[in-house]
Amino acid sequence: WKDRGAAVGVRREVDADGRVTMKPVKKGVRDFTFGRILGEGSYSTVYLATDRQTLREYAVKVLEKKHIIKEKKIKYVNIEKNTLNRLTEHPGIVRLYYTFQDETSLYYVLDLCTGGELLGVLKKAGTFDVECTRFYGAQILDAIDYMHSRGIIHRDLKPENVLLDEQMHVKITDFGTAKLLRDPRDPRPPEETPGQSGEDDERAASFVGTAEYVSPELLTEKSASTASDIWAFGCIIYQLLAGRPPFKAGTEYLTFQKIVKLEYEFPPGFPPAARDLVERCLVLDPAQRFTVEHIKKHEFFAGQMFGKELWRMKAPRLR
Ligand SMILES: NC(=O)c1nn(CC2CCNCC2)c2c1CCc1cnc(N=C3C=CCC=C3)nc1-2
Repeated sequence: WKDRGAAVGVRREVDADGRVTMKPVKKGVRDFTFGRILGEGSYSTVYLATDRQTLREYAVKVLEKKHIIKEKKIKYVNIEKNTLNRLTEHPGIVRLYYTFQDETSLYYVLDLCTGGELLGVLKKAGTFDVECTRFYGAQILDAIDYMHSRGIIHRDLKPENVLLDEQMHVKITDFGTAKLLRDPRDPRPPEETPGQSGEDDERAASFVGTAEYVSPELLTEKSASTASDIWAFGCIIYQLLAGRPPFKAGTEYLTFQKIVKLEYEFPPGFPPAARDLVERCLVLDPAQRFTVEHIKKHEFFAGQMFGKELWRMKAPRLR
């Protein structure tokens, strides 16, 4: 597990003859003060942490080496790190600054999102109005577009993984279950890109996202594609306006049944343009499902800017 990230500091050293040299140093766990836990995964814990030199706050994700080895999760860890290394310059994706390790753990130093989860904000508001849904939908779509352009499928998009920064702008996180397609920029032939060419069988066979947002093809053919993220996007747009996800039943199995039978309906008063958009994302056949380009041109996003302009917009007040 090669650490990533340039040397992130320098240390002044004086030798016996009084010669001063500035040594590049990598940060380590001692350079941080660890605060509260922000979240816990099956093999990671995410802490609020402060860089003791710069006093800048980060989210530091800590993975315990012996647990990863025991649970045979090394592939997941490398997939996440390779994914984060590819997704470096987009405002809508949590940024990995650098990694380091000590004898017991691996550490990822990531953007801190002080606004918490979009799910929490939605629960407080109950439902979003069209203006808020357009803004947050557009930011999530812009980030999905960038991920897909870099050959990354998230596979577990949901309002809990859509975080908010201090300007209440979107930051998508948790790429531990992402699927890496061949990097379109990587000139090497597929056989020479070890572990990058995509899915190994046991990961593909075993993985399913969170019940309410998982796409039908992932349940029936065990195959994920960029269209799987569009299905989740449709579920999120529905949930922002309705206050609940489209497919929710008493058990995971019953939820899966509703998904594969496309069993959902819209509450009265659901905005017609949003309804049309959701219906074109929640299509059972992934090949017939709307693409990012179709969605950007849809009536619901008429007049909505994407790209750099979108990320300069002030987040709308949540009513
Ligand atoms: N799995 C991760 O990579 C991850 N997990 N969290 C916390 C989770 C809490 C449950 N829902 C999903 C996120 C984070 C990250 C990335 C980096 C990251 C950056 N900032 C925050 N901030 C939070 C602030 C308040 C509540 C939750 C998270 N959280 C994270």
